[in-house]
Amino acid sequence: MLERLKNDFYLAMLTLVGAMIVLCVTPYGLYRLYTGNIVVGIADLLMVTCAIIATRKAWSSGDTVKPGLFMAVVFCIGAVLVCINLGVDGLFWVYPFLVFIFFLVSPLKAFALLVTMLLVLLSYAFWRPGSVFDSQFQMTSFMVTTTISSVFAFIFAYRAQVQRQELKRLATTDSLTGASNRRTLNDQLAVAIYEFTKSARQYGLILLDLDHFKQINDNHGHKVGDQKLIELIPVLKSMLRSQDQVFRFGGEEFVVLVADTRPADLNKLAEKLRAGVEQRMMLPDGSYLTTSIGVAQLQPGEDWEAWLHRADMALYQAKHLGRNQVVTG
Ligand SMILES: Nc1nc2c(ncn2[C@@H]2O[C@H](COP(=O)(O)OP(=O)(O)OP(=O)(O)O)[C@@H](O)[C@H]2O)c(=O)[nH]1
Repeated sequence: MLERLKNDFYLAMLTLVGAMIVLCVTPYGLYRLYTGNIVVGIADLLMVTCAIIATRKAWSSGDTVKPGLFMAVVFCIGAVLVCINLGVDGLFWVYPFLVFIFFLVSPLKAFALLVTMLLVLLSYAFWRPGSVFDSQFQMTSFMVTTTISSVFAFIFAYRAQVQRQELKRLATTDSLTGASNRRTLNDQLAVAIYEFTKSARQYGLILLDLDHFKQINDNHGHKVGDQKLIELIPVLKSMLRSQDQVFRFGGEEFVVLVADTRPADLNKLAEKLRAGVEQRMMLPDGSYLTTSIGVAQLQPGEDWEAWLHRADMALYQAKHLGRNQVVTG
C-alpha cells in the first residue's frame, strides 16, 4: 500500500484529499444536521460519501482520472450549495477548495471547473441580491481574490505537471535512442507476468544484440556507432505492432516485448527483424549491420528474471553459432 502511494502521485493526492474531506467535513456536516440546517448537512455528508467512493474506486481500478473528475465535480456543486445556503460563512471553504482541485484533475480542467463554479455563484448572487454576499463590495473582493488565487494555482499546477512529465521521461527513456530504458523494461516484464497469470495473455521476448559493434566503432568512429543505434529504433518499430514495446537493454543490446503472440508467430517476427536490420541498416562503407537474436515465449510458472535469462541464453547461442541468426530458448 505504501509502495503504491509512493509511486503513484495522483493516487496519493486523491487519497490525501479524500482523507482530509472525511476528517474535516464530517464534523461540520453532523453539526449542520444537529442545528437543523438540513440542506448544508446533507451536502456536506454527500461530499464525504463521494470522496470515499472515489478514493475506493481509484484504489481498486488503478484509474485516478475518472474518480478525480467525479470528486472535483461533486465538490464544485457542493461548494456552490454551501455558499448559497450559508452566505459569507460558506465562502471561506472556497479557498482551500480552489487549491486542492488542482490535485484531483488536470490544470486546465480544474481551472475550467473553478471558473464555472464562480460564474454560477455570481449569477445566483445577482439573481438573489443579499443571499450570498452582504454587499457589492464584498462580492467584488471575493471574485477578485478567488480569480487571482485560481490563476496562480493554475500556473503552479501547470508548471509542476510539465516538470513531472519531463522527470518521468528522463527516468524511463534512454537519452541516446529515445527507446524505453532497462528500468521500464523491468516494470513492463512484471506487468506481462501479471497479465499472463491473470488472463492468459501470451507474451514473447526478442533479445537483439548488434554484431561486431566494437569493430563498427573502431572502423567508422563512435559517432557513426551512435547514429546506427539511433536509426535502429524506427527500423524495428516499423516492423512491430503498436502494442509491442522496444527497450534498450544496454550498449548495443535491445529487447522487444511482444504481446498477444504464439511461439510460431514470435519466431517469424524475430526472423523479420533480423532480415530487416540486415537489409536496411547500411554502414558508410556500403556493408550492412547484422544482429543476433534470442527468442523466448513466456512459460507458465516462470518469473521475469528466468524468462529474460532464457532469451539471453538463446542470444548467447546465436552469437556462438556464427551471429546474424535467430535462436529460440
Ligand atoms: N557508439 C556507441 N558504442 C557503444 C555504445 N554502447 C556500447 N557501445 C560499444 O559496443 C561495443 C560492444 O562490444 P562487444 O560487447 O565486444 O560486442 P561486439 O563487438 O558487438 O561483438 P559481438 O556482440 O560478439 O558480436 C563496445 O565497443 C562498446 O563501446 C553507445 O552508446 N554508442
